[in-house]
Amino acid sequence: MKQSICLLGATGSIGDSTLDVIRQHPEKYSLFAVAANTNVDKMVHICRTFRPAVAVMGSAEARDELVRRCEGLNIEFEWGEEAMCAIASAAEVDQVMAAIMGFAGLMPTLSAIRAKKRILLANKESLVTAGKLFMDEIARFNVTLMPIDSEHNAIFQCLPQNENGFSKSHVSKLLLTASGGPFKDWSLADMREVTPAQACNHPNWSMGQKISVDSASLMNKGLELIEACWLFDMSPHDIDVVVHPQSIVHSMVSYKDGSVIAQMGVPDMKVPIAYGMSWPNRITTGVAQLNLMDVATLEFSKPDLERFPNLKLAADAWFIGGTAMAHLNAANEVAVDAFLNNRIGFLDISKINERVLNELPTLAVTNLERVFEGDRIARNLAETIVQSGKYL
Ligand SMILES: NC(=O)C1=CN([C@@H]2O[C@H](COP(=O)(O)OP(=O)(O)OC[C@H]3O[C@@H](n4cnc5c(N)ncnc54)[C@H](OP(=O)(O)O)[C@@H]3O)[C@@H](O)[C@H]2O)C=CC1
Ligand SMILES: CC(=O)[C@@H](O)[C@H](O)COP(=O)(O)O
Ligand SMILES: [Mn+2]
Repeated sequence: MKQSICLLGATGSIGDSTLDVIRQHPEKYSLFAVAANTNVDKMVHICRTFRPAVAVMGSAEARDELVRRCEGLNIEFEWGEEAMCAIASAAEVDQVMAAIMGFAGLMPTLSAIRAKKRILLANKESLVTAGKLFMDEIARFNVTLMPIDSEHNAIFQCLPQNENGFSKSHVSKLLLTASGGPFKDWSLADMREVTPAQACNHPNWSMGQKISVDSASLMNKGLELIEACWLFDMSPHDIDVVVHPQSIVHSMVSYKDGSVIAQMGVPDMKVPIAYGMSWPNRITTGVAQLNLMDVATLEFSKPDLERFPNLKLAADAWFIGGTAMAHLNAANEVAVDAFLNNRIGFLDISKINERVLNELPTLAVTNLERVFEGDRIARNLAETIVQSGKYL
């Protein structure tokens, strides 16, 4: 039977790759619903090409423009978070691709979990901020959670699998690879002057702006460290971050008998997306086969926490626990946005993150309200710091 997909974040980079996989397998997948925030141009194109039953935009204005430009199409047009939660939990849907950028993705993803959909999780920020509650809901509703983030998808592929997902039998460590980003070998003095365009120029992956900046500051790896802890029930002590500039080894699992299993491939998100959609089977993606003779060299080294303090901040946030991870994520979302708008320098991002993490008291994540409150106060503090111009 065909699997029906709800695609949250349809106009983004993960959205593009997901639509490509669906397009390649019309006999296996259909697109029931799509959601995006402001990009009406791209949504018009998606609606005309894929004819989903429902399309949701972030605002009434964007929805109204979409309606005008899709005249004659038999599509229901909605707007707002409630409508995104509704499509993510709709009876017609089997799988939900959670690919909204940032904390905004949390509620629609939780809605999909509570409706027992297969979750294709790209939106790492929702798991980082609400980790315990998120994983408790996954267990409570007995939901299949497929990691889409390339490293976590790789780890999932390298773990022993069973009908429920994975086991950790005989696992010693997870080896989480990091490209090092565009400034891997840059001095702090040079990094001080970088532009948003330089920071978004990832050496190996074509991605949205926010995650590209995160990769450049190693905050992406920090978020991924926390993501791996929640997904695989590990601690940062059980996970080594390994800088691997070629992004060919997407991550590895080290076993107690001395074996290390790696998942490799050309860096293209269609691979983990297709794997998540088709698991426990595999489907074709059109991605080129890896030719190791062409790659020739695979390098591995330790991350430099002095030049890239965000990675350590993320581990700190994990050990502080509770709302600390929501605070760090919120500070980072504000700081990255300020950097992209030329309001602060690149190195100020980690300084703002550090201040917010250290200055806010944390609470245990006993309910969702605490996560939202932690997100709100951290955003306010980060914005105040940006406006003050005093980052440390
Ligand atoms: N790109 C990649 O290769 C990878 C991405 N990820 C994760 O996947 C997620 C998406 O990344 P990516 O596709 O690169 O990001 P993009 O910036 O390319 O796309 C973001 C998508 O989210 C939508 N969006 C943004 N804000 C809101 C909001 N408030 N409400 C509803 N929709 C919103 C955007 O809509 P609009 O265009 O209308 O603004 C767009 O569709 C992130 O969490 C990222 O960390 C993880 C691994 C790899
Ligand atoms: C494609 C993907 O999963 C990104 O999260 C990628 O990992 C970014 O690369 P680095 O953060 O390692 O630079
Ligand atoms: Mn990743």
